[in-house]
Amino acid sequence: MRIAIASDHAAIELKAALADWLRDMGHDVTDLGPDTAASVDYPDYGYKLAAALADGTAERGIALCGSGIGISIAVNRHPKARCALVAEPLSAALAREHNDANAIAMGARLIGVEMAKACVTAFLATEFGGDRHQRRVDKLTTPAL
Ligand SMILES: O=C(CO)[C@H](O)[C@H](O)[C@H](O)COP(=O)(O)O
Repeated sequence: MRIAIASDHAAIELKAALADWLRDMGHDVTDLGPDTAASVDYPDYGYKLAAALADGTAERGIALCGSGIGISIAVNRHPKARCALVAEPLSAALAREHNDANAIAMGARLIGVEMAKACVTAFLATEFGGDRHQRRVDKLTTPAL
């Protein structure tokens, strides 16, 4: 699967670990940065991830920052992004099954590598359920706000 991954400085180690692990499993991983631990701003990388999802570079996205909160907000600013902040695998699976999420966000200062891998595994393995969930997702893509 084509997977894009992006973070801020707080999550570069988790980003590298997940990118290596996903590549070892045969996925086509695009690392959108950053490449160093120098302090950066999570919106810049969240927007890159959303753009990669929107233009088809990636089928799925993984967004990481210290808490996962800031970068999830950034990714979700794009109308074609549905990014779920998760900290355990059931939420990652439900984000796919019910919400057709195309990205998950996680907090590198809150969860460990093995929990993050479990979340990614659930996220990648779960199909969208459609049916009543499609109606609700449609309302997200054409919001009545
Ligand atoms: O966006 C966040 C909080 O909602 C992330 O945790 C960031 O990684 C964090 O704010 C970065 O903080 P720092 O003190 O600049 O390392």
